[in-house]
Amino acid sequence: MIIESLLSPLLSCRDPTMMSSHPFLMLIFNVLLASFMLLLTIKHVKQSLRAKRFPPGPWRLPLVGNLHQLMNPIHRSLLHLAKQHGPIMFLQLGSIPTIIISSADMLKEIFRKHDIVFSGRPVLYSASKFSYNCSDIVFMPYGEIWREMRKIAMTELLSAKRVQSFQAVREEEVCLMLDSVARSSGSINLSDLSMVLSNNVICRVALGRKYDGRFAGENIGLSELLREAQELLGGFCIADFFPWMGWLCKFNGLEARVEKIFTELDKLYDKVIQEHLDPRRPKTQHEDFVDVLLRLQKDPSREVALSNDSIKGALTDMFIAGTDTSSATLVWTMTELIRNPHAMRRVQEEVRSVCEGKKRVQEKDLPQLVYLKSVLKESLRVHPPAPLLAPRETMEDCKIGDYEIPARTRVYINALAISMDHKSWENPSEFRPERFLDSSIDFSGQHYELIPFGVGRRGCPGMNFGVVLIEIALANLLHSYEWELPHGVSREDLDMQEAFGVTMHKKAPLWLVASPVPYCGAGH
Ligand code: HEM
Repeated sequence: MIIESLLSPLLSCRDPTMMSSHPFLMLIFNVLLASFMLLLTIKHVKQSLRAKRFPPGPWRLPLVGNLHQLMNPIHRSLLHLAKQHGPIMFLQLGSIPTIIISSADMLKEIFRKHDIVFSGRPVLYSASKFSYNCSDIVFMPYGEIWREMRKIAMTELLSAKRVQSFQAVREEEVCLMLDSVARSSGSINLSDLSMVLSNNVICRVALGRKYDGRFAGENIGLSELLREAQELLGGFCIADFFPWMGWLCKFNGLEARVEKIFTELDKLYDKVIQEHLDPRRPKTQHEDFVDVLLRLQKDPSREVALSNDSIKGALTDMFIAGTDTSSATLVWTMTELIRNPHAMRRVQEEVRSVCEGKKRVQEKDLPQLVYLKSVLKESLRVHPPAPLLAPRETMEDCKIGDYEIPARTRVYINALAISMDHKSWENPSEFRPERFLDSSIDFSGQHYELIPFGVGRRGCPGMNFGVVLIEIALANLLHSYEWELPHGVSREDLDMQEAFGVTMHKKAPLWLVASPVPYCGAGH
């Protein structure tokens, strides 16, 4: 499949007659390309041999290296390979030397000693465009400016106080979601519903209001733009594995697609910024992210000036990193509860007894929902929404045990493989929230066996934001409704396939039937 993608730019030449009517041209082109590839392969094999001791890994082919062994979903094929080659494995992905980390012990060894060395990010084709040339937080190289951006994220945008200040937005949007459930007759597409919820919440929190329909007479709405951007970020791009072949992106249509989506998003951000700078804009109760970023931009006491590109890049981060991950988690959690009636019964009993007599669960009730929190941890363990986290790159040479890892090696941390490790988890593929009831393990990044939000200094700064949104949505869905599979679908029939992309969604949408639980109280 990946080989097909590599060749697709050549195969999909817009004018098929052009090459075939010039066989001589075609021959020269092929000979040149083959010689170039051979030279590169020889150079890379020599480099590999020169390296003293790389971690073990599967045998590689010339040119493509191990790319042909990556089947979709990639985290599953890496898990399979790690079973044969161990918790630290070397793969040559095209011309990119790559290591894969697949166990909690190995992760601990690396991050206890070399956190900074492993805190770089590679420059990837679509990501660098959407991040305004890596001026954002997710893709910015490690260094002083990233530290400043990260500080802004931690203390200004996603701090506990700021997350708390958006409580009303979350509760309103959850109510709107429950209203849509109430209005629907028959089966409900929970995948769509949860995507709308997380998009709306992030939109209001980041931009100050919803931009759900078309804007400024354009042909494409924000959610469509984000969906396209996610697809481009998660898709295979030849330039990410053969940087010298980046020019092919011009011919296979990728460059044009990225450019189109980027330009539309950029226009939207310009419009939002203009709206925020307009002195006639009505005062709001709480600052949204754009308010905060514009205020910080004007602050002369800041050591590193905040560029417009960094503001726009940070906004894209919030959408790309925050919406899909939260909505995928809500869908996987409901899917697992439907498959596990014992867990469903127990969590509903808990929510309904803690919130007895209330119409809705409120955020102040969440600390008492101990089993629901275990359900969420278990769901994030079995279905980490970013199973390979976000790619890293080593910033200098380092030694891991006897192995030598050169600078600029790409690093994938397989959170799914770590969750499925028998050394850390009993019956790891079983969905059993009870395993967390008497355990101090959580997902804050301190416990290497559970890392859905990543690890080390580049771990997710939006964890609290994401968790509270998922918990309040889940608690209310479970409090107000009984959930069943549509008529004729059995638990065993549920499609558990994972979609391929930057976030691990459930491939087939989750359709469920909801019956309201009679409300017999006077509270709200
Ligand atoms: C269930 C929800 C979420 C999950 C599972 C999740 C997961 C992740 C993961 C795995 C990473 C990469 C960490 C690493 O490299 O070690 C990450 C990074 C990041 N996330 Fe999240 N995330 C979630 C929600 C959010 C939200 C709601 C926001 C913001 C509104 C957010 C903002 C970010 C940012 C800015 C980074 C980049 C950090 C850096 O490179 O310094 N995330 N997230």
